[in-house]
Order: sequence, then structure tokens, then C-alpha cells
Amino acid sequence: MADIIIKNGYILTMDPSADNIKNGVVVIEDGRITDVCEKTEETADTVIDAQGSVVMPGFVNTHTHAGMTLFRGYADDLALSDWLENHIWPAEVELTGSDVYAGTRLACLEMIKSGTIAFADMYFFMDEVGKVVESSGLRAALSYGMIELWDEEKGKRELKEGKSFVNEWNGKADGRISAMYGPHAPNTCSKEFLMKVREQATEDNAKIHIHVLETEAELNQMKEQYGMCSVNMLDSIDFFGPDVLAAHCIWLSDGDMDILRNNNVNISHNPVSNMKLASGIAPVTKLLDRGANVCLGTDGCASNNNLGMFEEMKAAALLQKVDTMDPMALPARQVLEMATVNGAKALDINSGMIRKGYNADVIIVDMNKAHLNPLYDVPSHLVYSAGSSDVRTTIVNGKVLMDDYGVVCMDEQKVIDEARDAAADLISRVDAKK
Ligand SMILES: N[C@@H](CCSC[C@H]1O[C@@H](n2cnc3c(=O)[nH]cnc32)[C@H](O)[C@@H]1O)C(=O)O
Ligand SMILES: [Zn+2]
Repeated sequence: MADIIIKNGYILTMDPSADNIKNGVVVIEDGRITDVCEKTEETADTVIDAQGSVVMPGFVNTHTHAGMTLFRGYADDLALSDWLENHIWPAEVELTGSDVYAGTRLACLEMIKSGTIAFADMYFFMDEVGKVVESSGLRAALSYGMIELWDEEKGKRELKEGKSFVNEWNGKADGRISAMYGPHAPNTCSKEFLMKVREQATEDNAKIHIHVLETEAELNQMKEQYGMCSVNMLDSIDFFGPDVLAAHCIWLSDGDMDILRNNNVNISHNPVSNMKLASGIAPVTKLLDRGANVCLGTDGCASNNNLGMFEEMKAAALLQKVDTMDPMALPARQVLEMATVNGAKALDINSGMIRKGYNADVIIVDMNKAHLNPLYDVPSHLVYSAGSSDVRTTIVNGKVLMDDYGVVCMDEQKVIDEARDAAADLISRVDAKK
């Protein structure tokens, strides 16, 4: 007997070797997808009727700072440097482990409700984040964000903290959690520090998550400091590889794109944050044309201001079209790939497709809605019309985290109340210091 059978749904496999199934069945056992077919004789403990819905791989959000939900709407309409240096960083000084716990719980709740099955995070108090991910049932690639600022002592402390997190958490929660090194960016970490991180990551068999060329200011600073841009500098120290997840990658030259592609670097595109902070437009179409693995992230809630991947997909598609003045650029199907298949590849997880043997990381999207009818093309609706609140069911590792809009893995109201209280208390501490 199987654990779960999902029947009567439109199966959007995202599997290049398999067709979608108009009225199909997905069978789940021991955390894996064991069958994808038109009909089955199997029985299961749980049978989910997906009539009128799309059954598809859940989303992979490849760049977040989950705990920043507490800063949702706190400081808007500012440029990145002003926003970080004058608003966010002074407020983050007051953050405690329990704040990050509460903020990350809220983030996980939001992600489960909007169909995200895995996320890549970079923040502080990562033990708290690890605990939340472990109990929530989600998957995550977590990193302690290291900022060195050319201060050798700070660098030592940061690397020590990063390393102890990697050593404790890599592979935990039955493999649902992987731990990465998180050097913040080439303009907040020195070349020497980045070399040490690269060496340590290789030694510990851990991946690396870093911001790269998010702003023109970073590009200018790098040229002044090293006489070359961040990508060339990182390439000169052999930093890149398929184990690197580089967020943003906006200010790239054609040569930089070749370097990222040739080194199989995973690139997290975060269009909403990039537009909100007016950081620029990443050359996603050119990167994809080169065969680079471009995936999709929301960035933190203070620069988005939510963690919804439907909105992110639509923004990605529209932004490339207007940037290239080509309405055929980044079509719906390709954006869906970024949000599922490519994200799973970046985090090195066997998810992102509805395929036999893959992780049972499956969502069900309710299409019986006014804004989703009539239905000609499923990818089109998912990218251009659907929203976070259309996700009915979220399954991760074969466990139902939300079914028929009801979150079963946590007490939704309690999570919201606790985050609201933590935020109010945090901001009153920040204000008291002003
Ligand atoms: N250990 C570090 C913390 C780094 S966590 C990662 C950092 O990235 C910041 N952050 C959030 N969004 C962005 C962004 O879009 N670009 C650059 N940094 C960001 C976030 O506020 C947080 O300070 C320290 O002692 O300061
Ligand atoms: Zn970021």
C-alpha cells in the first residue's frame, strides 16, 4: 500500500522526457514518487482528489533571508546601500535568536502556503533557522551570512561561525537540510577572505552562497580596488564551480556570462527585489541562451515584500520582455523551469519534476477560480494569472504540510501572532536606540 495517491489532476511533470497527463495519478511512498500514470490499481492511506487542479513540482526559492519577514514593509522605497546601511543593518544589530526563530517560522508558513518546497537562505542565528526547517518539514540549503569588511579578526570569527554551522547541519533532517558557506558579497568580503572560504568549502564538501554584482556600485568598487569586476576577481582565485550559488548577477559583461556558464555556476535571479531596490536588470535571456543554470528567488521580505514564487515568475517574464523589447523573450514554460527544475539543480536535490524516483515534493494548484478560467494553456495560467493563494496542497518529502488550504505542520495563527509580537518588540528596541 502506498502512502499517498493524488488522482484526477492535470499532471504538469516538468520532465523533458515525459508528457503532461490530462487526468492522471501520482503515487507516493516513503518520501518518493513511485508512479506517474493515467490510472492505478494501487491503494493508499491518503487519497487526494485533485479534480480541477494542476499537480506539479513545488517551487524552489533559491535566494532568501527568511528571518527578514520581521522587516516586511519596515523600510521601503530606498536604494540598496541606504536601505542596508542606514535602516536594515542598524535594526539587525538588535535581532536575537528568538526573533530569527519567529521570523523564519512565519517565512516557512508563507512558503508552504504559496507552494515552495525548498529554499536557499543566508542569515544570522542559523541554528534557529535549522530548527525551524527541521520541524516545518520543508527542505532548505542554509548558510550563515559572513561579512568580513577587511577586518581580519572579524573574518576569523565569521568563518568559525560559518564552519561550525556547516559541520553541525549539513545533511541533517534526513537530508532535507544542507548547509552552505555564505560569504555575503565581494564588496563586503576581501579577496583573501573569499579564498579562505573557497578552500574551507571544498574541504568540508559544502556549497557556497554569495551575492554577486547586485549593484553598479559594487562593480565600480571592484574596478577601483582590483582593476577588474567581481566575476573576474572571483575567477582569478578559482572561486567558481557547480557548487556556487550566485545571487543577482546583474552587472555582467558578455565575458562574465561566459565565465559563469563555463564554470557551471548557478545563478539566482531575483527580479522583484532588483526592481524594488532599482538594482538593475539581470541579463537572464542571454544567460539562458548560453546554457547557464538560472533559477529564481525572492530575496528577503524587506526587499520584495513577500516570498511568493508565482509573483516572482511573472515579474521575471515581464522584466525580460520589456528589457529586450521582445515579447517572445522568457516564455512561461521557461520561467516555470527556472522556478522548479533549475532551482532543484542549483540546490542539488532530486526534486523539481514529477518523475518516478524523485522526491515527493509536490504541490496542487486549484484552477477552479475566476482568474484562472477559461484554461487553454497550463504554464501560461501558472505564470501570468495564478497567485500564492491558489495553492491548495503542499507535500514535501512525502509528507503533507498543507492539504486543502489547511496547514497541518504548524499552528498557523500562533506562528502569525508570535512573529507580530517579536517584530513589535524588536522595532521598539531599535527605536529606543535612535
Ligand atoms: N554575519 C553578518 C550577517 C550577514 S546575514 C546576510 C545579510 O544580507 C543582508 N541582505 C538582505 N538582502 C540583501 C540584498 O539584497 N543584498 C545584499 N544584502 C542583503 C541582510 O540584511 C543581512 O545583513 C553580520 O554580522 O553582519
Ligand atoms: Zn540577498
